[in-house]
Amino acid sequence: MSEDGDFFINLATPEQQKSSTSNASNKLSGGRWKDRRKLRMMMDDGEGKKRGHRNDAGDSNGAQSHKKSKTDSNRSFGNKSTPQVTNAQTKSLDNKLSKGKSSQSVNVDDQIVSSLFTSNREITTAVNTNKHDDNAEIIASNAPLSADTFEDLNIHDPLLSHLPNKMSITKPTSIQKLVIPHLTSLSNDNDLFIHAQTGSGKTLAYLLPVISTILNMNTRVDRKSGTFALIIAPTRELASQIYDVACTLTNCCHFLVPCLLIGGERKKSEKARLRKGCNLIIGTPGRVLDHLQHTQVVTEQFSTSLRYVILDEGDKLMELGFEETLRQIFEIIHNIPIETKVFPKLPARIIHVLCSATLQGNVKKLGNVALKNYKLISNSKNKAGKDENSATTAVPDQLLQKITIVPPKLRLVTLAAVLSNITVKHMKEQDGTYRTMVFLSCADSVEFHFEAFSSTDSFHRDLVEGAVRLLTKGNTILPCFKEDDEPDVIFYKLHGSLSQQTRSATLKHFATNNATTKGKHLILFCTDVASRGLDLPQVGSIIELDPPFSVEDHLHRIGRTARAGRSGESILFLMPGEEEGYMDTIKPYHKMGWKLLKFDTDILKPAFSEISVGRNDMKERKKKDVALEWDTNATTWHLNVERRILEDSDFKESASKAYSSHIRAYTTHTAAEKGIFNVKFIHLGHLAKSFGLRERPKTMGLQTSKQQKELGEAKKSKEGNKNKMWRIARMTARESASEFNY
Ligand SMILES: Nc1ncnc2c1ncn2[C@@H]1O[C@H](COP(=O)(O)OP(=O)(O)OP(=O)(O)O)[C@@H](O)[C@H]1O
Repeated sequence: MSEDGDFFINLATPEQQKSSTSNASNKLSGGRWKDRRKLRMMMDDGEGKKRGHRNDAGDSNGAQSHKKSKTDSNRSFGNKSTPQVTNAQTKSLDNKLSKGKSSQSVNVDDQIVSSLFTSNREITTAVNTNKHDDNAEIIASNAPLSADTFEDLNIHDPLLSHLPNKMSITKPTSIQKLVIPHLTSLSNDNDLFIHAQTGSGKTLAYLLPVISTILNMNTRVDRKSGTFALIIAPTRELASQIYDVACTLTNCCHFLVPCLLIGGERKKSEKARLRKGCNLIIGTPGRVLDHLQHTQVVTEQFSTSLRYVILDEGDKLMELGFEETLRQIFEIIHNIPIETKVFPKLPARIIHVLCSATLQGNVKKLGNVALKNYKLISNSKNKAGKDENSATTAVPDQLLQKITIVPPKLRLVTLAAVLSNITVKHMKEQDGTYRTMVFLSCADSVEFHFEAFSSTDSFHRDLVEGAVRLLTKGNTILPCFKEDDEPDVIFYKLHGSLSQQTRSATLKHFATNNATTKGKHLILFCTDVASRGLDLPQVGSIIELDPPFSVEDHLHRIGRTARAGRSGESILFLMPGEEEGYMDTIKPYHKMGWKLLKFDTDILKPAFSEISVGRNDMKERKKKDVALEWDTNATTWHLNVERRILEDSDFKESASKAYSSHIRAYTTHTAAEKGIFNVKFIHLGHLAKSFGLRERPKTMGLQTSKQQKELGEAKKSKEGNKNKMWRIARMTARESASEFNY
């Protein structure tokens, strides 16, 4: 039977069918001439209708769709009699799949479609060993301290009045209370290692005393007076954000001028700004070093005034391999003779400051490279009030952590359910804008998920160069959306392969409260490029769909919510089996425990109950009055994504690339975590399903000729397992380096 035209079903012999489906214009032979002529007319007629319908549907891949149609039995092409056959067929498929906790899989036109709810690996975690206590009294651990003031910390006007009036900041946080006196006092000439929880206000902890010390000199300064502080951050986004805070602070003292030096911007205009003079330079390591080596005016401006060198997000600087760049920067700076007589009220030497929310990894090594005779200032205290073991950086107490263990096949639909539940809960509760960040392992996966959730049915409007999409009436991709409702959701994507302009515009749109974003649920799909230091307002939920690559990444990702005393929640997806062991790894950091959610009853059921999810392959969706079982709805939802992938070759390519890249990224989990995150433990076919693919792509989609060459060489030399692992790790490291694109 061919689905391409039902007319064949009764008229053509098997041989004729074969030839007709492979090439409709083939010459027909055999049988009576009348039958042949009838068959020819039917074929012509059927082809015409198909073409017409595809054009109606706006399918630009007509030729390809025709080929693909042989494998996709679930589609209809608008032919009058076709829907009856295909509907019945897919209905039985849907029924088999959704009823089928008993059915393993179904075979339709030689294609195995595996059921979502069967053959999944058993979840072994039965008891939550780190339970969150709903009744415990929680005091926000990174909130401003109500009993303290900035006056007590030696901060003077005009900053003192500027903070509450223009920045709504009235009380210092605990890390600010500890750091500010140290940096404003000229008698303390130790370097500083600032270690504090995410969202505890580290940026102001160093910017406020630096600007305050310059103002306290009571000497006339302007942009020509020289550069007083150099601040280096690992990502362009973070550098831009620090620059914004510096600009806001210096609004009360316009004569002080901050300057931003980041890759991706025109070097010429940066040079021009440097020549005019800057009092605070904020930049990424590569670009700062570039200017130090090639823009002479920078070193000239440093000699009289430079007293503070600050490295923000020290662990990320090391992780991204900036150690050598930083060494070179320090070498140049330390070779500039400092002229102390011009500003005698500044410290007599350069004070180095290193900030980090985490102390793991080789951030301490950076401390030894960058700091001299340093003092560690940390606001991490245990319950007895003593400094904690330096290895533990607690999650903010008010952050509600949730964990769900989801079989690989069900990851996509469970993500849809989580997003839907958040949309329903928060959009009904409050008028304000609500923000959710979904962390994924790689740029391709971000592209796929953004496409899967934002462009269904074409009911969307692009707001920023295809990276920001406002969903419009008729979009039903999340279970909570009805065709007649305005979805009130905007989707965003952010990863290192986007141009700097798009990245900046996307983040700006996501962070801004205005008429377009007001009252909406803003959902950002992103890689770890957005995990460090970004301070985005009102991020209420973090979703870690893909596990973090280190504990530090986990802490930084979830640290985008629950900032400066505000509430927030986070949900981590793990897969059944070895991944469940990850809970032991992160347990020391989650002192307030977590909630363990059952993916089916706690997430899918509330999202998919009392509704009827329509199939996307009907010309006109039938509205069913009767609500269907939640698992039937979840299955139909997933089949809709699968059908879209079968019909849209671009989307299929995106899904295949995302799957391959995700596996490659997964192989780069550290050796220490190989017992938990090991690609050997994953059922790859099941994982492919979570990218809407009915089977795993045959090749792992090697992307560049360089990679292909590497593979060829590896094959020639009969590569062993260890070498293979290193090769994949090298490939991914290269990709991850370009991911950040410094
Ligand atoms: N004293 C304060 N009172 C109220 N809000 C504050 C105060 N200090 C800082 N904030 C706000 O807290 C938020 C987090 O600050 P910041 O980005 O400096 O945190 P951080 O410690 O650097 O976090 P991360 O480690 O994630 O980079 C910002 O929105 C900032 O405006």
